[in-house]
Amino acid sequence: QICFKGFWNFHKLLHVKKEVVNNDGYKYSGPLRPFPYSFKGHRYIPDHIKKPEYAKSGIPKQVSDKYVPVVLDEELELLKDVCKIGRAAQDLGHQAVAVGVTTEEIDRIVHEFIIDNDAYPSPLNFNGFPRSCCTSINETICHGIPDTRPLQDGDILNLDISVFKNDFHADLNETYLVGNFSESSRKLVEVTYDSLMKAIDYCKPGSMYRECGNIISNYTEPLGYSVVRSFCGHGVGSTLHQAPQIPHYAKNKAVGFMKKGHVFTIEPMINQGVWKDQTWKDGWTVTTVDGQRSAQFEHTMVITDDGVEVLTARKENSPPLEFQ
Ligand SMILES: COc1cccc(Cn2ccc3cc(C(=O)NO)cnc32)c1
Ligand SMILES: [Co+2]
Ligand SMILES: [Co+2]
Repeated sequence: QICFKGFWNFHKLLHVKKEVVNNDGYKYSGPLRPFPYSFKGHRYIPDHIKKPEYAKSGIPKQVSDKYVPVVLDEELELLKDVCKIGRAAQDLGHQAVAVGVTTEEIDRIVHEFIIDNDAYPSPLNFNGFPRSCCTSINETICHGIPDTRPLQDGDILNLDISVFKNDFHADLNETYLVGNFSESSRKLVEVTYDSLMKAIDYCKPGSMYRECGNIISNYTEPLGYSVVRSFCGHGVGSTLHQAPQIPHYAKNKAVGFMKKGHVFTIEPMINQGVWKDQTWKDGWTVTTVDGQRSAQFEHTMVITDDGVEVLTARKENSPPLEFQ
């Protein structure tokens, strides 16, 4: 999910300036702060559950960053099953969202549902990530760690869930509006959702991966928003991240064309303010640099004979999205 970092890192190096830091030695961009965890270590995974290669080591297997695997018809049924579990976990997590509920509680609910379905919560120990889902609040762009902070009136919360079963990963996320929320937050979430839908509408055999970024940017930027550049959509299969890389910004350098059997996510992160991001000292939590809010939606999808099938699509009984 991490995009090309080259030029911008170099650019940033040239403009290092003295930052005013807070008492923990970090310059938070907005009001959000880390909260404690109520337990050490990782949540329990029963022995019978088939784990991904990184479950113990934290190190994902290295796969080609160029070759895009093609899922076979018989594999597609297995992939659909794991995406169904992912969607159900997402909806269960959404039902738990309310003022006063902690993100750690949502992580527990999601974790237990996934293991009860004999699956593995992909984020757990993926590159060492400490929890079973990502909960990203307000100015957090992605990779927020569930903790003991109770959700507050007016928060926006992105819940990012990935599930591993039958040797396949599923990956999806949604942004929820908590309690009484502002029109500016509602509009951010709505525009982010619509940008993903417009990109998905473009997907079919022969479509160019690099066009997704133009579609997302050309829709969101005229509305006053910006597109995060450091994290991309990505291929999904026996690894959580594989080719192709799918940037969400315009004029990107993504290569390749969509073909039947390609499985990938598109997951635009859209900011109210500037596109740049910074990472907390926990090494995971990514926030906007100006403290303004960010929203995201993600689906896992497969290219079909003549279009695209959204494998993590919402169901009839999915809880309604608050912006609608
Ligand atoms: C190596 O560098 C990093 C940096 C941050 C995070 C992680 C590990 N990680 C944990 C959860 C997670 C989810 C996604 C994802 O695709 N969401 O849509 C990506 N990375 C994830 C690794
Ligand atoms: Co995800
Ligand atoms: Co993803």
